[in-house]
Amino acid sequence: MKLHTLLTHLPFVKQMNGEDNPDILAIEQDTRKVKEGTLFICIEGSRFDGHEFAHEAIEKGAVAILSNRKLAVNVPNIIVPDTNRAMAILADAFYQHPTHELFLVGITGTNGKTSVSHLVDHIFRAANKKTGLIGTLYSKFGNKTTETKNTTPDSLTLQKTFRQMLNEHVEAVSMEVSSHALVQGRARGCDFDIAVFTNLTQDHLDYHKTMEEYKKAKSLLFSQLGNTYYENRKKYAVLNADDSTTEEYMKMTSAHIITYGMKNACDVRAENVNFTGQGTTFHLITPKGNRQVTTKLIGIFNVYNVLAAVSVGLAAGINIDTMINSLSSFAGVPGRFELVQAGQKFPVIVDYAHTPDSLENVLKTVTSLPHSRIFVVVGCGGDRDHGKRPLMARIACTYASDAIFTSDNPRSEDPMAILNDMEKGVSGLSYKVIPDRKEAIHYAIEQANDGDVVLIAGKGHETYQIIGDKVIDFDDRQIAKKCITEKYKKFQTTKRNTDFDQ
Ligand SMILES: CC(=O)N[C@H]1[C@@H](OP(=O)(O)OP(=O)(O)OC[C@H]2O[C@@H](n3ccc(=O)[nH]c3=O)[C@H](O)[C@@H]2O)O[C@H](CO)[C@@H](O)[C@@H]1O[C@H](C)C(=O)N[C@@H](C)C(=O)N[C@H](CCC(=O)O)C(=O)O
Ligand SMILES: Nc1ncnc2c1ncn2[C@@H]1O[C@H](COP(=O)(O)OP(=O)(O)OP(=O)(O)O)[C@@H](O)[C@H]1O
Ligand SMILES: N[C@H](CCC[C@H](N)C(=O)O)C(=O)O
Ligand SMILES: [Mg+2]
Repeated sequence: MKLHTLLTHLPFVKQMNGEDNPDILAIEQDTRKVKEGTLFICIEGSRFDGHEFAHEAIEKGAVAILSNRKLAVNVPNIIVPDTNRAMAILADAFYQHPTHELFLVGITGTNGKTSVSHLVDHIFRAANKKTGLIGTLYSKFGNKTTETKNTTPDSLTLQKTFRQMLNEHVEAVSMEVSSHALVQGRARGCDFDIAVFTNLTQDHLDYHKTMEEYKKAKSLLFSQLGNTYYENRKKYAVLNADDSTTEEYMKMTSAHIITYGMKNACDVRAENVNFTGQGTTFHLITPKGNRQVTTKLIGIFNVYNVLAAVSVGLAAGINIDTMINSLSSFAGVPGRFELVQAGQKFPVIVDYAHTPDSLENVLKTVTSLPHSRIFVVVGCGGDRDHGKRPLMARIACTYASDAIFTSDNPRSEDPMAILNDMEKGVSGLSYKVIPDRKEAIHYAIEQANDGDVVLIAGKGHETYQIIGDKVIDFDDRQIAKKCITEKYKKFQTTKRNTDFDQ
């Protein structure tokens, strides 16, 4: 595409220096990806200012530079007030507006985005749709799974992925939209059909500073819904009626609203929730009729996730029986209440709870299982919201008989400083500090007896531990398996020795 043609999509070019009209073969914001024929976009980031990379980009083959100020360069220099915003618009145009052709569901909220996106995907597939998923775990379509660096990729990666999905005949995409992404405009240019809100509780205050700002960030998904320049499709906002933030988001959107919940008045609701040994059953009330739902998922929070997904299905016009039948075969999401089985007689659960609310929810669910002692191994991420540390520690001590505080991706921070922050929330309560996560898991599994429950929280599906700038292989599920196997081997050996003594 010619540069000048591409630029017609930008409503706000401040200045254009240079007459050339080169062919644009690629758009990049990262010099490490630049090749011949690239339009390079300068982004002011949290660590670097992309404007300082403009010359390096030209050396690597960039034929035009888009920036927020005039740069001394020998290729066309397009100046716009906000390069992030321009990048989203150009990405959408360069990849030929892929979301105009896709049915796109965006999911935001503090907890439950990955879970709901997978449930929506499952429901869409049950309705014979070709689907795509974008989120914390991966971007996935057809038989292609790509690891994602961010829950919501940058706008260039995002639009490119949508185009690749269309090339593989994908029809419907469910995607997580993080608050960081909304602030940074990564999802601008996405023509969402349905926007979903799960809940809002404390997280990411390192980035957003206040809950008010965090709430505002998430609200953008709803205020921008239906605001794209391609508007002949009916838009829906699917909102959690039991979260007080919903009232505010309702007022911000011009889309049709579907509410779901269990307590307040709403369109899609669950009644008579019943936890069985195998999962959960509940009675579903919807404007399209009422049904009995059976799912393998457990926990009240998962009933909310199912309600959100069913509401999406209803908005998308999917047959209610197709949805309900499919729910019973949904196997769950990796690292979310995932049971580790290595022949032991007590449940060992790995879960991605890394916020106060998710930890409380998951621990409440654990307390509803048959149990004697409850062991929880938990840490808090480095370079992330400090405020959640004492809260998570307190929740761990409140619900578990044995709380073990350990490390969870300390990143650039001193692991002991993070643990100190956690300890500020638990004075007078009993807990144990084992900074090495492997040792902490080993301790919990060694101590647990038949009838106890072990919850390993915070890292879920993650297969690494970030210490300083090193990324070390680390998988809670594998470590737990190894510890269980060792425990029983030791037990067998001790037993054999005792038999011999007699
Ligand atoms: C704080 C934050 O959100 N940072 C995101 C941001 O990076 P940044 O601001 O640090 O960028 P930077 O490294 O300073 O670089 C600035 C510019 O210079 C460019 N550059 C840089 C170096 C170089 O050699 N050449 C070059 O061109 C970069 O490509 C960039 O355009 O833009 C990057 C590209 O979009 C993101 O990958 C990065 O996410 C980092 C990895 C991150 O950890 N983000 C977290 C906090 C985050 O976004 N989390 C949410 C999920 C939260 C949740 O769901 O719980 C997410 O969506 O992942
Ligand atoms: N609806 C919910 N409400 C509260 N907690 C939840 C809910 N759904 C899941 N959880 C808890 O939160 C954890 C993370 O769930 P999930 O991965 O679905 O959320 P997420 O919003 O995608 O998180 P992230 O922002 O880190 O990607 C789960 O392991 C579970 O403990
Ligand atoms: N999306 C979240 C994931 C946190 C996972 C937890 N294991 C941690 O590292 O804090 C974040 O980047 O804040
Ligand atoms: Mg997620």
